[in-house]
Amino acid sequence: MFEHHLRNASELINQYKGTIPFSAWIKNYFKEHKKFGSKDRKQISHLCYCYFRLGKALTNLAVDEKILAGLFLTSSGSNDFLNYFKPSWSEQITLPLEKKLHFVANEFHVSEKNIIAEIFSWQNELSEGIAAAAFSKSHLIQPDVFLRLRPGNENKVTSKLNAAEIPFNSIAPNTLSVSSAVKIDEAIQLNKEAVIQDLNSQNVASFFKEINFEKKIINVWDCCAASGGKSIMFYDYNKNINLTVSDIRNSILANLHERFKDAGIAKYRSFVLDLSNLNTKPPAKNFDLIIADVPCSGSGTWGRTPEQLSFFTTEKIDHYVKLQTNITANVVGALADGGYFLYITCSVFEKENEAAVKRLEEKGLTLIKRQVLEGYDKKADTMFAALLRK
Ligand SMILES: C[S@@+](CC[C@H](N)C(=O)[O-])C[C@H]1O[C@@H](n2cnc3c(N)ncnc32)[C@H](O)[C@@H]1O
Repeated sequence: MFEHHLRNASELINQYKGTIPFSAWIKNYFKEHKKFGSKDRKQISHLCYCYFRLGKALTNLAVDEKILAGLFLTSSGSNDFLNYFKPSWSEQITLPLEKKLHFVANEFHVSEKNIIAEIFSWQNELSEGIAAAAFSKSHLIQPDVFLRLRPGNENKVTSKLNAAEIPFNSIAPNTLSVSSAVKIDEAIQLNKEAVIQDLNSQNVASFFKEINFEKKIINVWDCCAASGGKSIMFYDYNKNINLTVSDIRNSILANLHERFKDAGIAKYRSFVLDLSNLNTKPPAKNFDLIIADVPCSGSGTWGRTPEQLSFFTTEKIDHYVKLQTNITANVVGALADGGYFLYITCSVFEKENEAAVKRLEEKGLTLIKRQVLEGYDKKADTMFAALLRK
């Protein structure tokens, strides 16, 4: 059986061309190939992810060897599969990652430094302050799932998790992490009591404290709202808002309507808008706060989609920069005098982060605060946020 699984995983890796996320691709594959039982599906997809977590490192190895190297580096406990193929590696499984990298480098006569540099191979593009080696190595670890407990629900959620015997880690008074395998929606009322939101997406809330207005009700536009994660978080911080949301995708706004209903947000305006089109008119011109959580490479989140380490191409950075430049140029004109602009990405690339802030400053905005929100040492996404003012 182990041999079958390894062969199947190698075949799937060879067939996958990166056109859609691997999670969707492999789901379709298994739908079309009914012979795989649920245990097979789980094991085969795990092996594929172990391979992808190594990015462009060890590409000279045969696919099945690279899968085994990935499995060794990403596992911390005894593993029957590895025991079967590589008993001598299996004996080293509990060593710290540093030592295991050293072991693999010796085994394949390559430099340990190269392995690390080739996992995430855009080291020269990184934003200021990101520790390149630590960031690269973090892709070998599956990130956690984080919950943001909504105000007033903190005790209720922890009691429900305890009652359902779901283990969790308390990260902050309103933040928990749970394993990605947990079916959290069976234990709590998602969006009403807590939202699934990455730790650093939650940490963007630290920027809200810098926003000061004399007036009671402020006009807020979440201009790339998706299903409304940032809007719900801002609403939990300050309910005295006139909220406008927009996104280019109608389908994602349909999710937002459902989530807002669960979250108790009833009063808001929503629009489908392509803001990269310079002819698109903003819904109003007097926003006190625009939240621009722009489309980006997502390079701070590739711990969750490690196939990107192999399939992302450098030219795509420029594609996103152009999109971000157009979107921000289009929306800053809708700020009221003294209005705030909160620019957010889940990218680690300087061109999408600090360089974007520079462009906004050239448009006359004043930078109040900017920060890379590092997640690579916390099993979380790495994000970037900047608050500017007109
Ligand atoms: C990073 S996501 C936003 C996440 C969201 N703010 C949250 O907290 O859940 C970026 C969003 O921008 C939208 N988008 C992409 N291109 C766009 C465009 N040209 N105009 C407006 N929105 C766009 C995408 O559909 C996507 O939902």
